[in-house]
Amino acid sequence: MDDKKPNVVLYISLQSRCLAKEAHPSAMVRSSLPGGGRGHLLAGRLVLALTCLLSFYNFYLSLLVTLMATDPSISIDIYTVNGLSNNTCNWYKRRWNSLSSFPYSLQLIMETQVNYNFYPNKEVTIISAPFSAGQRNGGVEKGPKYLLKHGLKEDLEALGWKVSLEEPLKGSGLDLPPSETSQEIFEAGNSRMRNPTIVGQATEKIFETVKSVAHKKVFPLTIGGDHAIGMSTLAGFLDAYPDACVLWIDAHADINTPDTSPSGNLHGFPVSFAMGLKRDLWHKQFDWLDNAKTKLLANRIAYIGLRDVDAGEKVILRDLGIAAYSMYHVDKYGIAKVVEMALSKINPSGKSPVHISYDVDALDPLFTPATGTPVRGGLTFREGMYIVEAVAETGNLAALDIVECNPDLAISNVHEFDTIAAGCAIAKSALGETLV
Ligand SMILES: NC(=[NH2+])NCCC[C@H](N)C(=O)O
Repeated sequence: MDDKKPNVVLYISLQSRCLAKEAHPSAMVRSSLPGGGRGHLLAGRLVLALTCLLSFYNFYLSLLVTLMATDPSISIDIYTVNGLSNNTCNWYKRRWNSLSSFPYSLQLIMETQVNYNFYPNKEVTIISAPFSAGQRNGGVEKGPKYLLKHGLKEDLEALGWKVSLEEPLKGSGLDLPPSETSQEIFEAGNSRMRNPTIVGQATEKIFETVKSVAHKKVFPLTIGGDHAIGMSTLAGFLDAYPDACVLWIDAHADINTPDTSPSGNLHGFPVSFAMGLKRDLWHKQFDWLDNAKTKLLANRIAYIGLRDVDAGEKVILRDLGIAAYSMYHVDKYGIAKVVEMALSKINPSGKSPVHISYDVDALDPLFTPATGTPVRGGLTFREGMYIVEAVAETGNLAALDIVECNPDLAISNVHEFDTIAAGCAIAKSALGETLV
């Protein structure tokens, strides 16, 4: 029914009546509210409130549909306009779906104003995590500075957020490039980790900060730094929201354990740490993870964008039945369907807070070239933005990480600009920027 011209168009507000008439000149255009559209806006709202209160709306809609439509092949669109909150739109959808005995399709044509169910006061703390010892390229520790210089804080303020900044590594000496820190290798049997002491110390500090921000009911936006800090953000956020679920947007699964990692680089481990996998093989510097209240469960995380997964990681993903949407699935189903499938798998109730951990290498290197482990065949810029827009639209987005911007790996100013601008664009789209 979707591609069919509607013969009846219902509109919700006066502005959308014009929109609907313009789009479907030959259709019958009617208000979807009893008495709506004719009177005063306030009166319309009052009627809406009353009909909601009295649960009268289902009845009204069915009556309207029955009166207007005798032909079961009829298709009906409901028009609304920019500015209606996502909660209201969802309310309409639920109402409509509950009329399942009707053979008519509902298309809500809308651009919504994004709400944040967990942050009605719109407060965000940017947690700066200039950290690079989870891998071997210098420069990724400069990510936070460049993102802030690009105007990240001001952009979020312009979206109506009250923004504060935390710097858990400041003065600790843990924010140095790998060339200036001693290179430690921790080996036991066939397992290996690089720089566990410094990574363990830094991630613990970041964990404490994310945890306290999340407990204060402020949105934690952590900017890296390499993706090793993902263990801190997941553990810290889950401490405050034990029922949280995670979307890991990345070319890589980052779920290696000490005995599966081909590199020993700890930015390839964070998910396995947050889940507590192979606990007996950990270096003692990660004991702090035992204090985190909640372990990440396999059915609470989904991946989008995968295309470079190590052999041992594939075994873990399969054994644990983790929802892993690779670029193959994005090609096959399209990004909208993939996001929908991922969310329904990890958040079946649709009520849990969603944490997005976003590695900029999920995007194709065309868009984010300045990153340590680029892999071709990635998400387009729009696909990448769509993911955060769609999750934001549900109202459940509650934490975000943006990692692996490495300005030192840019071979031109354009590369540097593109990568940093993409990182900022992810944050803005996640925190409520809409296209119109
Ligand atoms: N966050 C990242 N960029 N991770 C890349 C990991 C690459 C590889 N799987 C490894 O463990 O070494």
